[in-house]
This record gives sequence, C-alpha cells and structure tokens, in this order.
Amino acid sequence: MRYAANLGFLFTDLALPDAVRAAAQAGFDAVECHFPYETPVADLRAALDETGLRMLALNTWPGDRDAGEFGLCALPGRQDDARREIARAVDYAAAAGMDAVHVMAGRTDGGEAADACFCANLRFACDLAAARNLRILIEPINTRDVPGYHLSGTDHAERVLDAVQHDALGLMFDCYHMQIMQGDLARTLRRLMPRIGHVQIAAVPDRGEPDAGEVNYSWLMRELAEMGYGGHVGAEYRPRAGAGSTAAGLSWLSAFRDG
Ligand SMILES: O=C(O)C(=O)[C@H](O)CO
Ligand SMILES: [Mg+2]
Repeated sequence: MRYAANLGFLFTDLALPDAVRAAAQAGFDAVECHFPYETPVADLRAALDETGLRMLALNTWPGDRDAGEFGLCALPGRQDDARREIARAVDYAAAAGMDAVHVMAGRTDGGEAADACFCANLRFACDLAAARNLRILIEPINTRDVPGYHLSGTDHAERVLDAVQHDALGLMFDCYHMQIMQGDLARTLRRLMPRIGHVQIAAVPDRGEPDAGEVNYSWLMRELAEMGYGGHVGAEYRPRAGAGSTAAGLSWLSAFRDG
C-alpha cells in the first residue's frame, strides 16, 4: 500500500514546502494537505519537483473557524462565497498538479435546503474540476468532533453521489470518522469501493498514530489491497508527541508496509 502524509496534521512545525521535504525524507509516497493557500504555489511545486512527491489533494476553505464554520458549500445563502472558494481551490490544485479537491460541506441544520445547496455547489465544482482533469471528493466527518457537520455518514454520502451524478465526484472514506459514526469498516469499504476516491486513517479514539487504538489498521490495509484499492492511504493523524515529533512516531509506516 502507498501512504500519503497529510500535511494538515503531520510536520506542521514546518512551512509547507519544508513539510513536503520532511515527508519525502521520512519515506512517504505522496503528500496531501488541508489549506495551503498562504503558500505560493511556485514554492510548493519546487518542493514537489525536488522530492518527486505528488500532492494529492487539498480542502476548500472552511470559512471563519473561530466563528464555528467548517466549510461553506452546504450553507444556503452562502453560495457566492462557496463558489468563489471552490474556484480558488480548483485553481490552486491544478497549478500544483494535484488530483483532487475535497469540497467541505460545513455545519447546517441538516435540512433539505442545505442538501440542495450542497448538491448544486458540487455540480458547479465537478464541472470546473473536470475541465482541469481534477476530481471532487466529499468526506463524511464525525459529529462528535464537528457537531452539526452536514455530511456525517456513508448513506447520506451515497445519496449525494446519486443526486449529483457526475463522473468527477467520489467519496473520501476517512476510517477515523467512519469508525466513530458507523464501524463495520471492512464491509463498508468493500461495498463502496467503486465510489471511493481516497482513504484516510488515524487511530480511534484519539486520532493519533494508526498502530494503536481500537482499529487494527495493519489488517485493514491488507484487506484494502485485497479489495483492489489502487490509491494512496492518507495518514491524517495528530502525532501523540506533538507536531514537531512526526518523524519520531513513524514506526507504523514500515511496519504496515512489511505487514
Ligand atoms: O477532518 C478531516 O478528516 C478532514 O479530512 C477534513 O479535511 C478537515 O480538515
Ligand atoms: Mg479526513
């Protein structure tokens, strides 16, 4: 299995281009990120070219996180903001040679208007992305960490995929969030495999390194390979010893590869 370092959580003591270099040094096969927008894309590209790593994906801007926002794209009345941010994310991703943009739904009342808004913005995002050879991802996120997040389960995500019906749209299956919300990871991954565009992992419940906690990821990664998953697995965890200690907690990487 190939693993991508999520630089939203790993190597965050470093500026993004240096975090790419650190991920390469640590033996990751690729990188992904959350919100790279303050980094000039030329600086990021230079680090990617130098290391030979690909940056797989980024997130749309979450909005005002201090005010509790965690995405804009399912917020009725915020369509202009959402589409401006989708366009910015697609431009940045294309310029950095990425594969995908994760369109963040945001916190809503869970009603029909929010869902209609999310689907309309996703159609807009998919058309923009397809023209640039990118994919759009939606990610169910657990409501213990993000109360009120609009998309928190795979049944809902499947309804959104069915409603939007666009070849550019796929599911980001974050095993951490889905273990908290649903469990039954292996069977759900297998059932949804044709719709899955990306997989992420972290220990449950503490979101630390994936070789501890209630999920046996070493086994699950072997199952995932057996299911024919051909993508990377994003390591999106918070190093237990702190942001500056990413490298010290990486024994799982070689253990999972050997395992
Ligand atoms: O929290 C997550 O799992 C995510 O991947 C989102 O992108 C939020 O950063
Ligand atoms: Mg995730």
